[in-house]
Amino acid sequence: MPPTPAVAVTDLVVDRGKRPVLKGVSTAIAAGTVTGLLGPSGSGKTTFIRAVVGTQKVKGGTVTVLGEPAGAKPLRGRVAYVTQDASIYRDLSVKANVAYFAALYGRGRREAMRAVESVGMGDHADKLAGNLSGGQKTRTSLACALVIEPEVLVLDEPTVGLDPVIREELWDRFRALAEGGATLLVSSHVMDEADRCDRLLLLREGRFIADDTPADLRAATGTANLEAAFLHLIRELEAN
Ligand SMILES: Nc1ncnc2c1ncn2[C@@H]1O[C@H](COP(=O)(O)OP(=O)(O)OP(=O)(O)O)[C@@H](O)[C@H]1O
Repeated sequence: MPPTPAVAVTDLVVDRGKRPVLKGVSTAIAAGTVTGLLGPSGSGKTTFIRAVVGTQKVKGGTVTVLGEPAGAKPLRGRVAYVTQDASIYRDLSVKANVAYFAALYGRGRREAMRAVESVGMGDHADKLAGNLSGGQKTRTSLACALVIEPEVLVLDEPTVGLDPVIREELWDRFRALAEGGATLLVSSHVMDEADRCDRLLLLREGRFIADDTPADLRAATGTANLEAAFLHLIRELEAN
């Protein structure tokens, strides 16, 4: 029997503002992997992510996370969500922000400092969050999620606006977390990040047009890179 997926989505239908956004999507995300959620702006990536973390009203289908319905109480402290906009307190220092989240989940200051250092913010730990650059805010937000050592970590466009060196460091960190057994779902519209993922979900007009490994996607479309693979799939769909 195949192992139970960390996230199982079946026939998920979501309307937003009376418009269909997800039109019956299904996938199974294996534990200990990094899955990339890709698609153009407005294709429904955030909506899908919200359904996985249990903050989205759904019209149909099921979303199961670690064997529980998405958003269920037992998932508190086991699933972390980093939203597109950094969710931190501007009037607290970096360290105090992370210590606050740590305390909510029964973790101490030492764990908080470890999380701050793990995102490369050790040198800025005493700075007020309101005075940080965009990338530093994103990393602080990530530290707040990491401090709870989540089994499932969901990140909505975490590398937008970050310089290439920090992006590289973050992806190395995501990989290390997956190797430690965590399951990551990362949305992006940057194709050059797609190759970093074990598996890719390509979302277009409310449906997955691919759910495959980067290598299999390239092979199936006969293309050298993922941007070309994505375009190939779209053209194929439009031709039919
Ligand atoms: N609160 C809302 N009310 C009504 N419609 C909404 C709401 N939020 C989002 N939508 C619509 O739902 C669709 C999907 O939005 P979503 O934010 O999931 O896309 P996305 O792929 O994450 O986009 P981006 O990459 O730009 O963040 C869009 O057409 C958007 O306009």
